Amino acid sequence: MIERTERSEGHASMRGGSGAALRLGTRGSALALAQSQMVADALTTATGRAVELVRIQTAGDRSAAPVAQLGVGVFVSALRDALLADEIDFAVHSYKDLPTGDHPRLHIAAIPQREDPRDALVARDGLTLAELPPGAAIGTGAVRRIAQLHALGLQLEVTPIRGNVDSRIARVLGPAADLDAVVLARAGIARLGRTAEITETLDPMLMLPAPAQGALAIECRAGDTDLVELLAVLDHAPTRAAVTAERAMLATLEAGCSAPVAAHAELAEGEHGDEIYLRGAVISPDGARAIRLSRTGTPADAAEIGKALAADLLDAGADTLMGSTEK
Ligand SMILES: NCc1[nH]cc(CCC(=O)O)c1CC(=O)O
Repeated sequence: MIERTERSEGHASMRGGSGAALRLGTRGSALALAQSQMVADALTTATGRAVELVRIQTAGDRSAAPVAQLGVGVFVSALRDALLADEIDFAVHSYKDLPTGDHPRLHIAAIPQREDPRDALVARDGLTLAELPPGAAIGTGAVRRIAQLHALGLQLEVTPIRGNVDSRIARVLGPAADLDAVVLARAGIARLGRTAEITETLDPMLMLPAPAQGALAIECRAGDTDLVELLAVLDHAPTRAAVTAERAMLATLEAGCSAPVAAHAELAEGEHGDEIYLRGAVISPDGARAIRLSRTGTPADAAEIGKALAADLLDAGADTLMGSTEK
Protein backbone atom coordinates (compact mmCIF):
# COMPACT_ATOMS: atom_id res chain seq x y z
CA MET A 1 0.00 0.00 0.00
CA ILE A 2 1.45 3.31 -1.04
CA GLU A 3 0.47 6.81 -0.13
CA ARG A 4 2.31 10.03 -0.95
CA THR A 5 2.97 12.59 1.72
CA GLU A 6 5.07 15.67 2.32
CA ARG A 7 7.45 17.00 -0.23
CA SER A 8 10.57 18.94 0.62
CA GLU A 9 11.15 21.39 -2.22
CA GLY A 10 14.62 21.80 -3.58
CA HIS A 11 16.09 24.88 -5.20
CA ALA A 12 16.13 24.09 -8.91
CA SER A 13 18.95 26.52 -9.50
CA MET A 14 21.38 24.62 -7.26
CA ARG A 15 23.86 22.03 -8.49
CA GLY A 16 22.11 18.79 -9.37
CA GLY A 17 18.81 20.52 -8.79
CA SER A 18 17.16 19.37 -11.98
CA GLY A 19 14.82 16.42 -12.36
CA ALA A 20 11.73 15.11 -10.63
CA ALA A 21 11.48 14.75 -6.86
CA LEU A 22 13.29 11.71 -5.48
CA ARG A 23 10.90 9.21 -3.89
CA LEU A 24 11.92 8.29 -0.34
CA GLY A 25 10.10 5.23 0.95
CA THR A 26 9.34 5.21 4.66
CA ARG A 27 7.33 3.32 7.23
CA GLY A 28 4.46 5.28 8.74
CA SER A 29 5.60 5.19 12.37
CA ALA A 30 6.45 8.52 14.00
CA LEU A 31 10.10 7.45 14.34
CA ALA A 32 10.39 6.33 10.70
CA LEU A 33 8.73 9.53 9.47
CA ALA A 34 10.97 11.69 11.67
CA GLN A 35 14.21 10.08 10.51
CA SER A 36 13.11 9.98 6.86
CA GLN A 37 12.18 13.66 6.97
CA MET A 38 15.58 14.49 8.51
CA VAL A 39 17.34 12.66 5.68
CA ALA A 40 15.08 14.27 3.04
CA ASP A 41 15.86 17.73 4.40
CA ALA A 42 19.60 17.03 4.62
CA LEU A 43 19.67 15.77 1.03
CA THR A 44 17.71 18.74 -0.27
CA THR A 45 20.02 21.14 1.58
CA ALA A 46 23.14 19.41 0.27
CA THR A 47 22.09 18.83 -3.33
CA GLY A 48 19.09 21.02 -4.09
CA ARG A 49 17.05 17.99 -5.09
CA ALA A 50 13.41 17.80 -4.00
CA VAL A 51 12.45 14.67 -2.04
CA GLU A 52 8.96 13.31 -1.53
CA LEU A 53 8.09 10.84 1.22
CA VAL A 54 6.22 7.72 0.11
CA ARG A 55 4.60 5.75 2.93
CA ILE A 56 4.94 1.98 2.84
CA GLN A 57 3.13 -0.24 5.32
CA THR A 58 5.23 -3.17 6.53
CA ALA A 59 4.17 -6.50 8.03
CA GLY A 60 5.77 -5.32 11.27
CA ASP A 61 3.38 -2.36 11.46
CA ARG A 62 0.33 -4.56 10.88
CA SER A 63 1.13 -7.22 13.47
CA ALA A 64 1.05 -7.04 17.26
CA ALA A 65 3.25 -10.14 17.63
CA PRO A 66 6.63 -9.78 19.40
CA VAL A 67 9.47 -8.75 17.11
CA ALA A 68 11.39 -11.88 18.15
CA GLN A 69 8.59 -13.91 16.57
CA LEU A 70 8.25 -11.82 13.40
CA GLY A 71 11.98 -11.75 12.69
CA VAL A 72 14.30 -8.78 12.40
CA GLY A 73 13.76 -8.27 8.68
CA VAL A 74 10.06 -7.61 8.93
CA PHE A 75 10.33 -3.81 8.99
CA VAL A 76 12.76 -3.87 6.13
CA SER A 77 11.39 -6.25 3.51
CA ALA A 78 8.43 -4.11 2.41
CA LEU A 79 10.73 -1.14 1.83
CA ARG A 80 13.14 -3.34 -0.13
CA ASP A 81 10.28 -4.77 -2.21
CA ALA A 82 9.21 -1.21 -3.08
CA LEU A 83 12.80 -0.37 -4.08
CA LEU A 84 13.08 -3.44 -6.30
CA ALA A 85 9.68 -2.69 -7.88
CA ASP A 86 10.86 0.88 -8.64
CA GLU A 87 8.03 2.35 -6.57
CA ILE A 88 10.58 4.37 -4.60
CA ASP A 89 14.14 5.57 -5.29
CA PHE A 90 15.67 5.15 -1.86
CA ALA A 91 14.85 4.14 1.69
CA VAL A 92 16.05 5.06 5.17
CA HIS A 93 16.40 2.16 7.60
CA SER A 94 17.36 2.00 11.25
CA TYR A 95 20.62 0.25 10.58
CA LYS A 96 20.26 -2.15 13.50
CA ASP A 97 17.07 -3.55 11.91
CA LEU A 98 18.87 -4.56 8.67
CA PRO A 99 19.86 -8.20 8.17
CA THR A 100 23.66 -8.58 8.13
CA GLY A 101 23.96 -10.07 4.65
CA ASP A 102 24.49 -7.82 1.61
CA HIS A 103 21.55 -7.62 -0.80
CA PRO A 104 22.61 -8.55 -4.36
CA ARG A 105 20.65 -5.72 -6.03
CA LEU A 106 20.64 -3.04 -3.32
CA HIS A 107 23.39 -0.78 -1.99
CA ILE A 108 23.91 1.17 1.24
CA ALA A 109 24.83 4.46 -0.41
CA ALA A 110 25.23 6.47 2.80
CA ILE A 111 25.53 6.05 6.56
CA PRO A 112 24.92 9.47 8.11
CA GLN A 113 26.48 10.58 11.39
CA ARG A 114 25.00 8.40 14.10
CA GLU A 115 22.99 9.56 17.09
CA ASP A 116 24.11 8.60 20.57
CA PRO A 117 24.07 4.77 20.34
CA ARG A 118 23.39 4.11 24.03
CA ASP A 119 20.23 2.74 25.58
CA ALA A 120 18.14 4.94 27.83
CA LEU A 121 15.86 4.46 30.81
CA VAL A 122 12.52 6.20 31.14
CA ALA A 123 11.34 5.63 34.70
CA ARG A 124 8.60 7.00 36.93
CA ASP A 125 9.46 9.78 39.37
CA GLY A 126 12.78 10.50 37.65
CA LEU A 127 14.31 7.27 39.00
CA THR A 128 17.58 5.79 37.75
CA LEU A 129 18.16 2.05 37.30
CA ALA A 130 19.90 1.78 40.69
CA GLU A 131 17.04 3.65 42.40
CA LEU A 132 14.30 1.30 41.18
CA PRO A 133 13.01 -0.73 44.15
CA PRO A 134 13.36 -4.55 44.14
CA GLY A 135 10.50 -6.08 42.19
CA ALA A 136 10.02 -2.97 40.05
CA ALA A 137 8.39 -3.76 36.68
CA ILE A 138 10.68 -2.80 33.81
CA GLY A 139 9.65 -3.28 30.18
CA THR A 140 11.78 -3.92 27.14
CA GLY A 141 11.47 -5.93 23.95
CA ALA A 142 14.98 -6.96 23.00
CA VAL A 143 16.50 -10.20 24.33
CA ARG A 144 19.82 -8.34 24.46
CA ARG A 145 18.38 -5.82 26.95
CA ILE A 146 16.46 -8.45 28.92
CA ALA A 147 19.64 -10.52 29.34
CA GLN A 148 21.73 -7.53 30.45
CA LEU A 149 19.05 -6.35 32.89
CA HIS A 150 19.05 -9.82 34.47
CA ALA A 151 22.87 -9.74 34.53
CA LEU A 152 22.76 -6.61 36.71
CA GLY A 153 21.20 -8.66 39.50
CA LEU A 154 18.86 -5.84 40.59
CA GLN A 155 15.89 -8.17 41.14
CA LEU A 156 13.79 -6.31 38.62
CA GLU A 157 10.64 -7.82 37.14
CA VAL A 158 11.55 -7.74 33.43
CA THR A 159 8.50 -7.66 31.16
CA PRO A 160 8.75 -8.16 27.38
CA ILE A 161 6.96 -5.32 25.56
CA ARG A 162 6.77 -4.03 22.02
CA GLY A 163 5.15 -1.25 20.06
CA ASN A 164 6.35 2.14 18.94
CA VAL A 165 8.42 4.48 21.08
CA ASP A 166 5.45 6.63 22.13
CA SER A 167 3.35 3.68 23.30
CA ARG A 168 6.28 2.21 25.22
CA ILE A 169 6.93 5.49 27.04
CA ALA A 170 3.19 5.67 27.77
CA ARG A 171 3.49 2.37 29.70
CA VAL A 172 5.44 4.44 32.29
CA LEU A 173 4.26 8.03 31.93
CA GLY A 174 0.81 7.70 30.33
CA PRO A 175 -2.59 7.80 32.08
CA ALA A 176 -2.82 3.97 32.05
CA ALA A 177 0.80 3.41 33.11
CA ASP A 178 1.46 -0.17 34.23
CA LEU A 179 5.27 -0.26 34.40
CA ASP A 180 7.88 1.45 36.59
CA ALA A 181 10.35 1.88 33.73
CA VAL A 182 11.18 1.01 30.13
CA VAL A 183 14.51 0.71 28.32
CA LEU A 184 14.70 2.12 24.79
CA ALA A 185 17.33 3.25 22.32
CA ARG A 186 18.27 6.84 23.16
CA ALA A 187 18.44 7.62 19.44
CA GLY A 188 14.77 6.86 18.84
CA ILE A 189 13.69 9.04 21.76
CA ALA A 190 15.98 11.82 20.54
CA ARG A 191 14.64 11.73 16.99
CA LEU A 192 11.14 12.18 18.41
CA GLY A 193 12.31 15.18 20.47
CA ARG A 194 11.53 13.48 23.79
CA THR A 195 14.95 13.34 25.51
CA ALA A 196 13.51 15.36 28.42
CA GLU A 197 11.71 12.17 29.49
CA ILE A 198 14.91 10.12 29.78
CA THR A 199 15.77 9.57 33.44
CA GLU A 200 19.14 7.83 32.81
CA THR A 201 21.29 7.23 29.75
CA LEU A 202 22.74 3.80 30.40
CA ASP A 203 26.51 3.37 30.56
CA PRO A 204 27.63 0.81 27.94
CA MET A 205 29.47 -0.98 30.78
CA LEU A 206 26.01 -1.86 32.17
CA MET A 207 24.01 -2.03 28.95
CA LEU A 208 26.04 -2.51 25.77
CA PRO A 209 23.96 -1.35 22.77
CA ALA A 210 22.88 -3.37 19.76
CA PRO A 211 25.28 -3.41 16.80
CA ALA A 212 24.61 -0.26 14.69
CA GLN A 213 22.14 1.20 17.18
CA GLY A 214 21.57 4.91 16.55
CA ALA A 215 22.78 4.71 12.95
CA LEU A 216 20.74 4.99 9.76
CA ALA A 217 21.33 3.18 6.46
CA ILE A 218 20.34 4.93 3.24
CA GLU A 219 19.68 2.31 0.61
CA CYS A 220 19.00 2.45 -3.12
CA ARG A 221 19.21 0.13 -6.12
CA ALA A 222 22.85 -0.83 -6.76
CA GLY A 223 22.39 -0.15 -10.47
CA ASP A 224 21.15 3.40 -9.87
CA THR A 225 24.71 4.75 -10.09
CA ASP A 226 23.77 8.45 -10.34
CA LEU A 227 21.74 8.17 -7.17
CA VAL A 228 24.46 6.13 -5.41
CA GLU A 229 26.78 9.05 -6.13
CA LEU A 230 24.28 11.72 -5.08
CA LEU A 231 23.42 10.02 -1.77
CA ALA A 232 27.11 9.62 -0.86
CA VAL A 233 27.11 13.29 0.18
CA LEU A 234 25.31 12.16 3.38
CA ASP A 235 27.92 9.53 4.30
CA HIS A 236 29.89 10.01 7.54
CA ALA A 237 33.14 8.03 7.40
CA PRO A 238 33.69 7.61 11.18
CA THR A 239 30.15 6.28 11.62
CA ARG A 240 30.61 3.92 8.67
CA ALA A 241 33.80 2.54 10.24
CA ALA A 242 32.18 2.05 13.67
CA VAL A 243 29.07 0.40 12.28
CA THR A 244 31.10 -1.80 9.93
CA ALA A 245 33.10 -3.15 12.88
CA GLU A 246 29.98 -3.78 14.99
CA ARG A 247 28.06 -5.51 12.21
CA ALA A 248 31.02 -7.62 11.06
CA MET A 249 31.17 -8.94 14.61
CA LEU A 250 27.44 -9.70 14.57
CA ALA A 251 27.56 -11.37 11.15
CA THR A 252 30.39 -13.68 12.20
CA LEU A 253 28.66 -14.59 15.47
CA GLU A 254 25.38 -15.39 13.72
CA ALA A 255 27.06 -18.39 12.16
CA GLY A 256 28.13 -19.83 15.51
CA CYS A 257 25.92 -18.52 18.24
CA SER A 258 22.32 -17.44 18.73
CA ALA A 259 22.61 -15.81 22.17
CA PRO A 260 21.95 -12.08 22.68
CA VAL A 261 24.75 -10.01 21.12
CA ALA A 262 25.81 -6.42 21.89
CA ALA A 263 28.52 -4.26 20.36
CA HIS A 264 29.80 -0.71 20.53
CA ALA A 265 32.67 0.83 18.57
CA GLU A 266 34.22 4.15 19.46
CA LEU A 267 36.65 6.13 17.35
CA ALA A 268 39.42 7.96 19.13
CA GLU A 269 42.59 9.69 18.11
CA GLY A 270 45.50 7.38 18.88
CA GLU A 271 49.26 7.80 18.61
CA HIS A 272 49.22 6.80 14.95
CA GLY A 273 45.98 8.45 13.80
CA ASP A 274 42.39 7.38 14.36
CA GLU A 275 41.75 4.14 16.19
CA ILE A 276 38.64 2.01 16.60
CA TYR A 277 37.91 0.60 20.03
CA LEU A 278 35.32 -2.17 19.59
CA ARG A 279 33.63 -3.79 22.55
CA GLY A 280 31.46 -6.87 22.16
CA ALA A 281 29.37 -9.00 24.48
CA VAL A 282 27.41 -12.23 24.30
CA ILE A 283 25.06 -12.80 27.22
CA SER A 284 23.01 -15.86 28.17
CA PRO A 285 19.28 -15.02 28.05
CA ASP A 286 18.98 -15.29 31.86
CA GLY A 287 21.96 -13.01 32.36
CA ALA A 288 23.78 -15.65 34.41
CA ARG A 289 26.76 -15.79 32.06
CA ALA A 290 28.30 -13.10 29.89
CA ILE A 291 31.43 -12.88 27.78
CA ARG A 292 32.72 -9.34 27.24
CA LEU A 293 35.82 -8.68 25.13
CA SER A 294 37.31 -5.83 23.12
CA ARG A 295 39.72 -5.16 20.27
CA THR A 296 41.32 -2.11 18.72
CA GLY A 297 42.61 -1.33 15.23
CA THR A 298 42.51 1.22 12.46
CA PRO A 299 39.25 2.37 10.80
CA ALA A 300 40.46 0.89 7.49
CA ASP A 301 40.43 -2.54 9.18
CA ALA A 302 36.95 -2.10 10.70
CA ALA A 303 35.50 -5.31 9.23
CA GLU A 304 38.56 -7.36 10.22
CA ILE A 305 38.40 -6.04 13.80
CA GLY A 306 34.77 -7.12 14.04
CA LYS A 307 35.44 -10.58 12.64
CA ALA A 308 38.44 -11.06 14.93
CA LEU A 309 36.46 -10.02 18.00
CA ALA A 310 33.69 -12.46 17.04
CA ALA A 311 36.29 -15.21 16.75
CA ASP A 312 37.62 -14.26 20.22
CA LEU A 313 34.08 -14.42 21.65
CA LEU A 314 33.46 -17.83 20.07
CA ASP A 315 36.83 -19.07 21.38
CA ALA A 316 35.74 -17.93 24.85
CA GLY A 317 32.56 -20.04 24.57
CA ALA A 318 29.96 -17.65 23.13
CA ASP A 319 28.21 -20.54 21.39
CA THR A 320 27.58 -22.27 24.74
CA LEU A 321 25.57 -19.38 26.24
CA MET A 322 22.31 -20.33 24.57
CA GLY A 323 19.74 -22.83 25.68
CA SER A 324 20.50 -23.37 29.38
CA THR A 325 17.45 -21.31 30.36
CA GLU A 326 14.91 -22.50 27.78
CA LYS A 327 11.60 -23.30 29.41
N1 LIG B 1 13.98 -2.23 17.52
C1 LIG B 1 13.28 -1.17 16.87
C2 LIG B 1 14.15 0.02 16.74
N2 LIG B 1 14.93 0.19 15.65
C3 LIG B 1 15.64 1.34 15.82
C4 LIG B 1 15.27 1.91 17.03
C5 LIG B 1 15.80 3.15 17.63
C6 LIG B 1 16.65 4.04 16.80
C7 LIG B 1 17.99 3.47 16.38
O1 LIG B 1 18.59 2.60 17.06
O2 LIG B 1 18.47 3.95 15.35
C8 LIG B 1 14.30 1.10 17.60
C9 LIG B 1 13.61 1.33 18.89
C10 LIG B 1 14.37 0.90 20.11
O3 LIG B 1 15.21 -0.03 20.03
O4 LIG B 1 14.11 1.43 21.20
